[in-house]
Amino acid sequence: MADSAETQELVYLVTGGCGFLGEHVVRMLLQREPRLRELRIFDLHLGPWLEELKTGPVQVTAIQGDVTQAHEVAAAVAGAHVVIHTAGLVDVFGKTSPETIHEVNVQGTQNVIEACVQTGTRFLIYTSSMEVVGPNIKGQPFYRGNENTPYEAVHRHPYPCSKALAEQLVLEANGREVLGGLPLVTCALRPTGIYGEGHQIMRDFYHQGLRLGGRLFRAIPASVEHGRVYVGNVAWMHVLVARELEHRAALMGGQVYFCYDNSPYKSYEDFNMEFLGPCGLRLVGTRPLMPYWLLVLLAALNTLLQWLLRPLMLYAPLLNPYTLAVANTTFTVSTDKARRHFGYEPLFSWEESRTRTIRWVQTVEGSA
Ligand SMILES: NC(=O)C1=CN([C@@H]2O[C@H](COP(=O)(O)OP(=O)(O)OC[C@H]3O[C@@H](n4cnc5c(N)ncnc54)[C@H](O)[C@@H]3O)[C@@H](O)[C@H]2O)C=CC1
Ligand SMILES: CC(C)[C@@H](O)CC[C@@H](C)[C@H]1CC[C@H]2[C@@H]3[C@H](O)CC4=CC(=O)CC[C@]4(C)[C@H]3CC[C@]12C
Repeated sequence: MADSAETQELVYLVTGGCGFLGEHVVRMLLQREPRLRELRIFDLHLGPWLEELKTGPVQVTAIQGDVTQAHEVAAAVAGAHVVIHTAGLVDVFGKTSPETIHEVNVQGTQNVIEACVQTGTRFLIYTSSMEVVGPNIKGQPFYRGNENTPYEAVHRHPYPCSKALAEQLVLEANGREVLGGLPLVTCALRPTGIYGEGHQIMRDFYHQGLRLGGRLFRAIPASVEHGRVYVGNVAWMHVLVARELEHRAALMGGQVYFCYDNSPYKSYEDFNMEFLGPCGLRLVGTRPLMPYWLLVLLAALNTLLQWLLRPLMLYAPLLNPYTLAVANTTFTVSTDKARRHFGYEPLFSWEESRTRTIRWVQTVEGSA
């Protein structure tokens, strides 16, 4: 919990505070933001774990709400000094409609911006995504690029389109006058593939491996690099930006920052095996066991099955045309913009990040 030595005067709001990243942001704020007086957690689905947070010196206010409802957002934002907006539909598996993804990720973000303007909140940090940049629809690699690397960020899938639109809204809102006459200061953080305690997709891979007798079968060449970043370091970057945004508004306002740490550059599957291997799984094959055209066919078949089964059930496997394309396209970042602009250094080393994630996988139901 925060050290009470400093004046506890600030009110923070975290939207999506019960999600995978959001929970880590909430816990990081309570541990490392000594100026917190109140921490508001706004989410469609509140977690039971919130109760344990209400025993500390910081007032923790759980707010069940929907970012698509402007009045609910405005009520939650009113009086907050800082808003960290992580809420969103992270759906690349066809679980929800494109319209719903847009409504939550774009309109929801617009509602957060307008709430800041109308109620006088001056600092807004938006959790964007690497997907705002790529991989693009042409499957062009982005090899250890940075925030200034030229790249044709063209998308067709609803999720990256929604993240790109929302990020643009946030950056364009920088400098708008809020209630009280002062300017709104915004910035956007772009995590690459986040991993760590609570990562649902890692859990899905683990269960898939258990169902296949402790084996996973390589589908992606080991040479395809996919950027990954530990959730604790992403949370730390959010806390640091929220702390520095006021004093460095001229430098940081309207800026985007990739979230990065010292996690190694590997393929998505090989990276996952850093955690699943020590938990008893084995990745079969030094090369993809199927030709790419067969994977494309199977991914298309999954899309057809999803459509046929929709009246009966939700069929949303990991393999679909979009996930295959993303996994099969190199996208890694190499940047120090966050360090240069607000002194970011990863809080957790690769070794610590790996150990924490392995320990978490070992607690996942069904683990040996
Ligand atoms: N997981 C990843 O690898 C990456 C995630 N991101 C971004 O990070 C943010 C958080 O992602 P995750 O924690 O992975 O997802 P998550 O699905 O675990 O968390 C999202 C949270 O938002 C809440 N939410 C969804 N719709 C809502 C609504 N209408 N109103 C209020 N709350 C709502 C959900 O209940 C959930 O608690 C998202 O904006 C996502 O785009 C960015 C890059 C990578
Ligand atoms: C079935 C195999 C082809 C398997 O390798 C598929 C893996 C696939 C589920 C993941 C590969 C890349 C992931 C995405 C990437 O890390 C970027 C993301 C950023 C976000 O903002 C949200 C999550 C995601 C889209 C992430 C989702 C899972 C993958 C597609």
